[in-house]
Amino acid sequence: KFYNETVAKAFLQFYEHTAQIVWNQFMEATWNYVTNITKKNREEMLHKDSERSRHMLYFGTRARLFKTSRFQDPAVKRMLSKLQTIDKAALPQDELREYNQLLAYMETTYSMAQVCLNEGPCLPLEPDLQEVMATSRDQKELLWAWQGWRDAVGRQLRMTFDRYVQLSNKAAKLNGYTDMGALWRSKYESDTLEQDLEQLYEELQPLYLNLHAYVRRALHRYYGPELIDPRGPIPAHLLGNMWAQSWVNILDLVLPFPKKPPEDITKNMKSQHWKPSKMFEEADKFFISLGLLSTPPSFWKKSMMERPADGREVECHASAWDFYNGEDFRIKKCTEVTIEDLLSIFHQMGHIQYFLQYKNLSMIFRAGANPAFEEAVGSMITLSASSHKHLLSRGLLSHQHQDSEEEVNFLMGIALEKIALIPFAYLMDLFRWKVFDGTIRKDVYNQEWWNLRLKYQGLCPPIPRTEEDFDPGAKFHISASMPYIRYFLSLVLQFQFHEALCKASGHVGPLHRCDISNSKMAGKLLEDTLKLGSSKPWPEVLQKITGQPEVSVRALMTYFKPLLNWLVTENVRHGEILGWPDFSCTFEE
Ligand SMILES: C[C@H](NC(=O)O)C(=O)O
Ligand SMILES: [Zn+2]
Repeated sequence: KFYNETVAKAFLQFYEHTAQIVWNQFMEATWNYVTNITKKNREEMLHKDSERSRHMLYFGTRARLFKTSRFQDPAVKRMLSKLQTIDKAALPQDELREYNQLLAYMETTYSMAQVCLNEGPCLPLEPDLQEVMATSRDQKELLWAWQGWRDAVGRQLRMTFDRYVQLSNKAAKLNGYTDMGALWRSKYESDTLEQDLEQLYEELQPLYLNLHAYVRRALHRYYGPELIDPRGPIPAHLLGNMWAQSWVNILDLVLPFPKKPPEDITKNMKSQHWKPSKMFEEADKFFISLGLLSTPPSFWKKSMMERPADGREVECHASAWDFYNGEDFRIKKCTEVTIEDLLSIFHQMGHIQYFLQYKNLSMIFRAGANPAFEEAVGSMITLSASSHKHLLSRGLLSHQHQDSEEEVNFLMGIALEKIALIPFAYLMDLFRWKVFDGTIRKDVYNQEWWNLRLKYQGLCPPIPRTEEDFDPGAKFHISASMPYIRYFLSLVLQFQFHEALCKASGHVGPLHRCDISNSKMAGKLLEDTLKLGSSKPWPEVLQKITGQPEVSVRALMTYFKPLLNWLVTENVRHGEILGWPDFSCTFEE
């Protein structure tokens, strides 16, 4: 055992210099692959990944040799502790190679999948199948896309996924965890995480159940009783999204005050000839208006802002990239000119701002206070960017005033994005935690997935499912082995951040009318928070931005209060049943 803190600091310096090079090369190779999926690029990525893993193994095993109990510097202790969890790098060489190959297979299968029309073109997920799910009101067409995507992706991943679970758990055990779910949860540095999340879910239930009941009634009116049981679950293909995780695309079917439809912002963007680059500039300007950092020139040169026109195979799922050299940061997105994509770009630029703010920290601390913080920053900015006030100021809306009925319509639009996501974001890792800990066995993956989809989202598959299917695999994050509970926790945190920054900006009045843009005070508070990276336990960071260390749904409930009041009144008036007592899934004959 080493006892000497000075030796430890030298060790960490050595890590720092070597890690920058190894991680930069790994990011470059991975970027080259996902923006040009070829066998050669795949081999290069796998090679750089194994180099990175060797580096992690070298430093991870040696970090354990330090006896830090008598060390003075808490940062040194925290860095040595973080270095010790090395994830898949703990696997033996041959199993690591197998693991990396199946990870690449799953993610690539997802990214290259298409659904072919009987005669004629094959449609990729983005933008074509997403467009069908968003705009079609023909339930047969929706079913075609919904089933086709699951046949093309989910079914192909079923066998691989089981081997992925085995190797993931082996890696977790080699890191000292019972299973991979435990390793994933450890990122939140809390031994009451699961109970705390369950508590948050319970507190948000009334909001979701009222939205679900109201939307079900509207769909019952539109699609008729043969498709919709007003006391039962909703068929999963009718919600405007491939996974029914966001319901914004059926706002027109559920608008509380149909005589006051909101302006079509996408139409305004198109008539003003918006281009993807202008959408990125718009988000960059927002951060500059807060007095925060702007993206460096390399961002504009190296990002992939649209699906390439040269026929290259790419991974379209939007993501933000840190190349760990303090100057190269990029976004990869197959951007379409729509309001949904504009808000998604704000979300991704939130990740970039975090990278920029913590770029001078040690490599080990260049991450969010916890993964949910990383997701919450951009989503919080999006709350301001999607406010009536902001869209008006940016020329994306024309009529000034918004009366109380239009406000309810507006809040419904935000709720279809944020409230609909709550149960989906919660169950995604409930499912995987149970798979990793063995509660859900491989012969019942699909029925257990649908049990959770029924229990938490109140959804049914539109057609019978079997264990030939693997519907969870049809969601990007499962094919990409990316944890998801971060999005659930972010839903709560982003409103706490929004409330705190609105207060700092001097905003008075309803929270949903707040737009923090141009507020240097709000920007300063955010900057001081992001600069900390993962150098401090996240409750301390939460305390810094909101004044309290606890996660609380209060801000979210404040934001949606006018809508919940309206929903409860509306549901009581119609004698709606909250929940789905008719719990069995019936199928159209
Ligand atoms: C909510 C999550 N967002 C993201 O991956 O950027 C998703 O798309 O499923
Ligand atoms: Zn994100």
